[in-house]
Amino acid sequence: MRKLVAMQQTLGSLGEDRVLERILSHIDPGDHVSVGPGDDAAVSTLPGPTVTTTDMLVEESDFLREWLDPYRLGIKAAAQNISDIYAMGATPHGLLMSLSAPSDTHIDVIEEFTRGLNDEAQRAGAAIIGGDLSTGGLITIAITAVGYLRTEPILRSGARPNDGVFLAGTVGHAAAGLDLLFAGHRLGNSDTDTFIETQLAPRPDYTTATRLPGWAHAGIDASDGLSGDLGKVARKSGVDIELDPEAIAGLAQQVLPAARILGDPDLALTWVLHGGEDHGYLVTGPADMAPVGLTRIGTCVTGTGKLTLDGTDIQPGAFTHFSEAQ
Ligand SMILES: Nc1ncnc2c1ncn2[C@@H]1O[C@H](COP(=O)(O)OP(=O)(O)OP(=O)(O)O)[C@@H](O)[C@H]1O
Ligand SMILES: Cc1ncc(C[n+]2csc(CCOP(=O)(O)O)c2C)c(N)n1
Ligand SMILES: [Mg+2]
Repeated sequence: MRKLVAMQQTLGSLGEDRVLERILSHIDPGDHVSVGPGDDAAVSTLPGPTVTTTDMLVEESDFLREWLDPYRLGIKAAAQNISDIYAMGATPHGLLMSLSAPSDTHIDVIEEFTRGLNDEAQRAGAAIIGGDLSTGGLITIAITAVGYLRTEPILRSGARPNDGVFLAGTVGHAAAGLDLLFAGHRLGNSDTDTFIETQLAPRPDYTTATRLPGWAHAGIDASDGLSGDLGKVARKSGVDIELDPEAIAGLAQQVLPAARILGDPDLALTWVLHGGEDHGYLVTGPADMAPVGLTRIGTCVTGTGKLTLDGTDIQPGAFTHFSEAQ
């Protein structure tokens, strides 16, 4: 009998209304939300200009079913959106969660996903304010994050010559985790856990991110990789960015153990320069007044939008969707 009950707990057997009830049972109400999930739309009063962003997670493109960990996927779905709000110098307020999954998906997957999403939203002081459900062949998640500004936004175009270039958080760990997962490694091994954990459930440094407004001239969250993302800052700002070889070597050192496990130490630098999904913050600003929590990794100089390391141009090698080269 117990087995029968367990077998019935699919989205298809429960139906949309009961699935929604289960989802809502894991959502904490937001302090500043007038109307949360349950009506036609959410109602909030934001104390400053609104900042909105959206980011998807799609099975096969962003994660594989064989390493699906729904709680961690919830964290990742929240983090990759909240991270863009902080990258603008804004404060997270709410998340909208749209989710499509096959009807034979067990309800536990959706409940665990919601718990992860809710917990990560709470870590950033935000609440889940609504969403939508649908059904389809692959698990597809689209999150919209809403935040607000207390100061001017931090743009990709604001870097100035003589700015220091800094990192909050990590780069390359999630890419190391991805290659470890592809090679068959899973959580449960102290040598590789930190990297796989960052791939499955990145935890951006929100505390340092809150110190950036008012100081940072430019910023971006490193989702696509340092080469691509810092390259965008250089191009949009019309400055050259010279990476500090020692700082980059220090970052590569952090992921070297994973590269050794995979039998190719050169992977370490590749992950650091081109790996995405850690959602570290890459920011520029006056070097002598940098807030705590930042690591100096380079300098902005007068130029035309190049990113260089040891005098060599670094071309974007970051992940892009629709690329037939992948
Ligand atoms: N389908 C779309 N319609 C309109 N604007 C889009 C669309 N896709 C992307 N954009 C816009 O293009 C810009 C870059 O999008 P992208 O998803 O690469 O964001 P990102 O911050 O660089 O990366 P990430 O989302 O991984 O942090 C954003 O301003 C985004 O709103
Ligand atoms: C199965 C699988 N294949 C590849 C990747 C790597 N990956 C997916 S999206 C992305 C960059 C950010 O994308 P976006 O700009 O959409 O936020 C990266 C590096 C993965 N996580 N899982
Ligand atoms: Mg971004």
